[in-house]
Amino acid sequence: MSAEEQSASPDTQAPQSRTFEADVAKLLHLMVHSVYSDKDVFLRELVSNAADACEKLRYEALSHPDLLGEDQKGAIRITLDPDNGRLTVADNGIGMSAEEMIEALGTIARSGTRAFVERLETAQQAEGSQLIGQFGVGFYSTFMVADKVEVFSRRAGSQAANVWVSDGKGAYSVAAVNLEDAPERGTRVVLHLMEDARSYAEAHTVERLIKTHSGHVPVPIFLADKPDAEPREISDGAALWARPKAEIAAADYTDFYRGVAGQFDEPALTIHFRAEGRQEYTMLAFVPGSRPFDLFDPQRKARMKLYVRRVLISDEADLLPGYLRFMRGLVDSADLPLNVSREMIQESPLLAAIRKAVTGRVLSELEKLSTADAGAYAKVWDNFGAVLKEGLYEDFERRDALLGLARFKTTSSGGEWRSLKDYVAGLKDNQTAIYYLAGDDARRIETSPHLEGFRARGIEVLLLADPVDSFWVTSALGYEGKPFKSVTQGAADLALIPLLDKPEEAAPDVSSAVAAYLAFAKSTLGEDVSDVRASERLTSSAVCLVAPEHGMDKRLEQILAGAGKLEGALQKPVLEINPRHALVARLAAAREAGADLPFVESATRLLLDEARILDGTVPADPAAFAERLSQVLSRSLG
Ligand SMILES: Nc1ncnc2c1ncn2[C@@H]1O[C@H](COP(=O)(O)OP(=O)(O)OP(=O)(O)O)[C@@H](O)[C@H]1O
Repeated sequence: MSAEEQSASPDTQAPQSRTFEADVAKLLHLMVHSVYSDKDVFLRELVSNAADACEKLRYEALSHPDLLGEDQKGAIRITLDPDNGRLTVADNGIGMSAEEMIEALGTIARSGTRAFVERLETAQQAEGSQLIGQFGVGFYSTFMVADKVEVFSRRAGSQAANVWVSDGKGAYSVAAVNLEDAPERGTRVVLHLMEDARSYAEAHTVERLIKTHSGHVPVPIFLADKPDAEPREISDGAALWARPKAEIAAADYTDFYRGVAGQFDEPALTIHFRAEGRQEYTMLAFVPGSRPFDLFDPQRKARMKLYVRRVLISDEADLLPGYLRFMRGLVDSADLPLNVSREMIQESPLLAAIRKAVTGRVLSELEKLSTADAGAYAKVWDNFGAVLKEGLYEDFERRDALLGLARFKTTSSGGEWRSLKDYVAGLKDNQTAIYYLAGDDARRIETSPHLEGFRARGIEVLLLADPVDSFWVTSALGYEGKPFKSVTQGAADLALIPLLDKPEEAAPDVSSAVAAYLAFAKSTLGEDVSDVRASERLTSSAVCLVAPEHGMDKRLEQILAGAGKLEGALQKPVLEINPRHALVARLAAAREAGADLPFVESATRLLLDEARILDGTVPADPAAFAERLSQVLSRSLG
């Protein structure tokens, strides 16, 4: 589009053709040609947009009551024209100006669009239909059933109206229309249905869809079976959350959840309660049954709606902390003042009190689910555990509650989730800490040599593979009086816990030859290490690296260094050597004999590089490493 076209105002110009933003065009193509099998969703999306528009107007009318005029009550009117294959959804909501139509219906405003489109391209049918709505692609779904879509709109209070038209194939146009051709206020979306989608112009199909998918939107819906037929009310717009719980069936909650969350699955947990007393409000919120694809997008906002006495104040209200950003639903307050701005409501101490209470309630409902249905809770943790763990370092006040909710894979859990309560119940005699191993790859950390001595003693170790783990675990004080301790840091202190197969031998004996070799290794490796010592944690491997006792755990150091956030130089690691290992014994003997010290020195340097490789890093000097390796190999071949 040229700059000239961009700046022209459609309110005063002839129709202008514009091209969709590249991602929209790609998205439309994917949607129309392959991904979605469930075409019915378009109607839910149109109704939900119409209801949002009515609610936005109610909010604006708080400060500008004249916007409502004679037409006070929000309504959605669906008109069918079976003879011509048309379906029209009209609302008397806020409406859109020409610029707003270009912005809302020609681009995708949300972040992460490219990632989304890429996901769609590779998605299977079923997954594809789950993705819709999670990303605000709602309106574009009309092109699955229509080969032409017209949107007539007049913004509340405006003396101009416009029409947006597109066949969904790459371009759209926006033009001014006469006021008599547009709704008096709000938006009318006209779908020219494709030949194979003409059933959407039949009353029984549309009525069934509205009742099953949109029966709980808080705006009444009317249906006219033909253009000149009298409209009848098919949904009364009573807010589901305001009804007594006893009258609400599970299926009603599911429909509502699907509408509010844009998901297609069942909610994993439904939380519906009314608080009375100092604060009066209702919460209806859901833990989704699956993980939205943009959960870790830093720009992703919480999607909780805030109502005040049934007036929608904000659909991205700051009602729950970031670590509960997967929750979907709403809070409707009876006490917040309606006559102040959205921003001031967000700042209000009353809202802060609600925020605190609903956060506590969500955590306690999760706790209840974890005891009532461990299997269902495990799925919630699978989907959202990595996000909930952010709360362990962000929400000091609720850290204990969150530690109680946390689940971990461990060296003895066989791939299942374990709670800290279970962990502590299984502590070995003399075990004083909760041990963990942090890394970036679940499978690799499970095979880490650092775990050998713990496994040999039957000590359970938490396997922490999420990046967030390295942060909370170093700031958490512990659980039930037991501190968290990394198995890659400091001395292992395992001497007091016997080996399972050799109960009499806890700490390895270090012969004088090995002790002398350790001292030799330390002076050989010099500045590359902070110490060399006999390992209690190794039983079969020869060497490993650990972090010094009073520094940072190695995983945390790696993450910070990777993000350029490490202050100062990397810490020098401690090289731990397994005194029981045959190779170590032979090196110690060779050193004692004093026969070929340069060779023992090379082998010692190779051991350090081996430890680095086991740690997932590379030898400090790859060329020297290769040289030493070939030297040692050729010598071993004679
Ligand atoms: N009937 C309408 N009245 C006023 N504005 C509308 C209407 N329909 C769509 N819009 C505007 O178009 C935008 C895009 O709608 P679309 O359904 O694609 O996504 P969304 O509603 O923002 O997201 P989601 O589908 O996740 O709720 C809306 O945010 C709104 O600004």
